[in-house]
Amino acid sequence: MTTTIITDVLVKDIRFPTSKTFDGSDAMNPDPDYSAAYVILKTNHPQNLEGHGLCFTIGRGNELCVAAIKSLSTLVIGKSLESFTYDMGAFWKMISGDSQFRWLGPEKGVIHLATAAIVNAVWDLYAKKESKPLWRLLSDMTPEELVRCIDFTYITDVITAEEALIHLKKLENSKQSRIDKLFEEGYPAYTTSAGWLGYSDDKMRSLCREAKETGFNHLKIKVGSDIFDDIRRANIIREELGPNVHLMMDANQKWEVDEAIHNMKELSRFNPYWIEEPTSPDDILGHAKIAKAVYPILVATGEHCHNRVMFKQFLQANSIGICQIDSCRLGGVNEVLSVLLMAAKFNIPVCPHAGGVGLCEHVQHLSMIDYIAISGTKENRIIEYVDNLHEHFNDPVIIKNGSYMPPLNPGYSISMKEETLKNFSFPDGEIWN
Ligand SMILES: C[C@H](O)[C@@H](O)CC(=O)C(=O)O
Ligand SMILES: [Mg+2]
Repeated sequence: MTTTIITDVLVKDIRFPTSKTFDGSDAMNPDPDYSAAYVILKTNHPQNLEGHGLCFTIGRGNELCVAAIKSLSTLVIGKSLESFTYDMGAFWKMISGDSQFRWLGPEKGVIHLATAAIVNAVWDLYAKKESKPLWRLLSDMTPEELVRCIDFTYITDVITAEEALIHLKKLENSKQSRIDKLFEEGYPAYTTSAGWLGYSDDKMRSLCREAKETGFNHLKIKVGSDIFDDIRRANIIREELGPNVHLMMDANQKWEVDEAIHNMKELSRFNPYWIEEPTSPDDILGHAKIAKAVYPILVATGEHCHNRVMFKQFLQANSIGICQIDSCRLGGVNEVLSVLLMAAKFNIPVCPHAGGVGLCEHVQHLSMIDYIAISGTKENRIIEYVDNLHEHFNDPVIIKNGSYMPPLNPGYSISMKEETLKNFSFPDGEIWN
């Protein structure tokens, strides 16, 4: 067997001027430029295999992630892929637990975003080396192998490696039937594309119609600007969608705890399925108070939940009815697996966050492995879909009838096209001049 040495790490600052069209806008983030700190692991592999990964930001500050990735890359350059894949849990601990870098987090902020980019790039390389899409690489693992990918540090009071193994073994023999179902039906999605806050009423109406016509049964809108405007916009959306389409609302952290409760009482007439990020993403007990007060509307959060320990507490405190893992905010695939396991234990559906560039491409793999091997169900689970920037990827997501279809190409579907990496490079790319 040849040894694949990581010979170099290239890091790029890629930005898309999405603020010009208000794509991705919400009450807290009115002018996002969807951006990626983008990593390429170069190798000595005879077929020039590369591992690609990224972390997502919304523009200014992307250069901080680039710098952090460059610093962390010293931990992988000159090492072999096989020395990592031999024990992926140990690899994750090495990257996230470096005795000096760790001070910058630990496991949060810019350093953890950089961890995600590098960890995901290693998984991409691993899957490409095995000629499998990532979800398939993971679903072909035995329960023992999957458990070995996870760092259980700080979560053993909720789940241990032994308990995880017992759980995964129960689902092992039926994995193939769920893989067959994925190929038949795909994995259901919801769209956020109609509901960005900066869109005009006319644009919102026509995108709602389009979403319905293309098979989406669930749609998310942004709230949190001004309650009267939220009510006005929700009215328009319900007019277009009718009563049967599921409607989700996202406040992007705009409200105080009591304000969230008050506003959701007002908005409950539109029958929302969930309220997302009603308040500060760090306020675990605040979320619990809101969840209790607004039930049966569910509280969802996770796109700013930076590590497994935070998720553990959200679950322990009954703070969330929906767990929204983020592929590039948690420290990559390994940490995501630990959260999927905890969510399965608490019987809380995982509906990943994907509003960003490349996040849809990532999370489809994660929901699929959740279904195949971890929760074993698609019930009440939907993956976010945003109709932005997919044309920049070599292996973009495929949506049919409102569902994600399983990706077939080797890797983590995250490689951007060469010309995109050139033209959208910040600040020198053609687009920025
Ligand atoms: C700034 C991002 O577009 C954010 O609004 C995404 C988000 O909250 C979501 O997709 O959910
Ligand atoms: Mg959100």
